[in-house]
Amino acid sequence: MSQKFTILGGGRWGTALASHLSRLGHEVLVYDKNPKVVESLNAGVNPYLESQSLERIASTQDLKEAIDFSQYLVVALPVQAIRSVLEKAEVRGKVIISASKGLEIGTHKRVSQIIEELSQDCQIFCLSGPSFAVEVMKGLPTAVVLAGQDMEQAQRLRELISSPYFRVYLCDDIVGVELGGALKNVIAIACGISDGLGYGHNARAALMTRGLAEMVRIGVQLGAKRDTFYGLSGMGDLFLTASSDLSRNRTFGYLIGQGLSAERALERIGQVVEGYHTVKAVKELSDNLQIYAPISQALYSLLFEGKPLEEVLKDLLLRPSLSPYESL
Ligand SMILES: NC(=O)C1=CN([C@@H]2O[C@H](COP(=O)(O)OP(=O)(O)OC[C@H]3O[C@@H](n4cnc5c(N)ncnc54)[C@H](O)[C@@H]3O)[C@@H](O)[C@H]2O)C=CC1
Ligand SMILES: O=C(CO)COP(=O)(O)O
Repeated sequence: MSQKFTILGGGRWGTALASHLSRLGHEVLVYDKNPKVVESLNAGVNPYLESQSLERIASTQDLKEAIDFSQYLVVALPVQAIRSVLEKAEVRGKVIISASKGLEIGTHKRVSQIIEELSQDCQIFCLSGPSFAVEVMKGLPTAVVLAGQDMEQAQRLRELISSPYFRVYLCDDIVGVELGGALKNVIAIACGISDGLGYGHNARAALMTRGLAEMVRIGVQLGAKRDTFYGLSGMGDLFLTASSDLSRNRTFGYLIGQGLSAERALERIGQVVEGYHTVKAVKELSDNLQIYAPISQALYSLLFEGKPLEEVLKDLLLRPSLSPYESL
């Protein structure tokens, strides 16, 4: 059955999801603050890849119009922008899907927690997993996971948003699914640095594996189920992001490994690099809760404390191993 969907954020992911939902026959309205994005979408031009055809997607800069448009709300904004947008909106009685991946700096909140704080009487779900926007836009096969508490509503949502090329699995562990999507970006940055330095495949595989162990340690301490991290939103998205040139997080790390400063690398990419902010939140969280997170801590000292890369690497590689936690 055709439904109306509002998408907050007309970036690459918001546009890909809007295009996917619109191809499924749903009526979609995209909200973005950038007039050029809004104009392009309304004209049926992909704002990010002009050579790629895109059906006309209704778009607006008017937040109230977007919120009033539908009962289903998809949040596809950069995580650090979500609070300021929702503070301006009156969101009540909606079914909300968070599609953003990261933690809020300062509060360390997951996206569903920010949404919960700033909305009333809403049912909140999280959509995550290995899903580059550009491939979803092309209709290439993709599998994602939809997490939430109300499994009946999740099932209804799955029926609305699935297609043979967009396979949706369900999960009742929203904490784990959100953290999987947020934390894999941090590890992808580390893998990018390793690749940028030319450290080779062995080093990247080691970082991915130890990085997954770090994600599990942090996640379990924060209330997630361990097994969730071995699914699409943990290991699945980590494989994708840490090993592909399409990833902004990996590319950010790669450029740093090649000698660029964090500021120059962010500038060069010119798109949201969620892991950069999430590193900060994870550092604070792991300090507060005394979670053993050597990779995230090393990235923090590199990105935010100005520690030279060689020293960071020496500390990481020479740190004593076989701590009781390392086998996790
Ligand atoms: N691009 C991808 O392949 C995927 C991205 N994601 C997640 O989706 C989220 C968004 O990422 P992208 O769409 O790729 O980012 P993007 O960098 O392509 O676009 C971000 C969009 O948000 C808009 N925006 C920023 N601040 C705003 C504000 N205050 N009010 C209104 N609009 C605002 C910008 O104008 C821009 O159009 C991130 O959390 C990312 O991790 C998740 C899965 C796949
Ligand atoms: O989350 C993503 C794919 O699942 C996108 O990753 P990047 O933000 O690193 O490009």
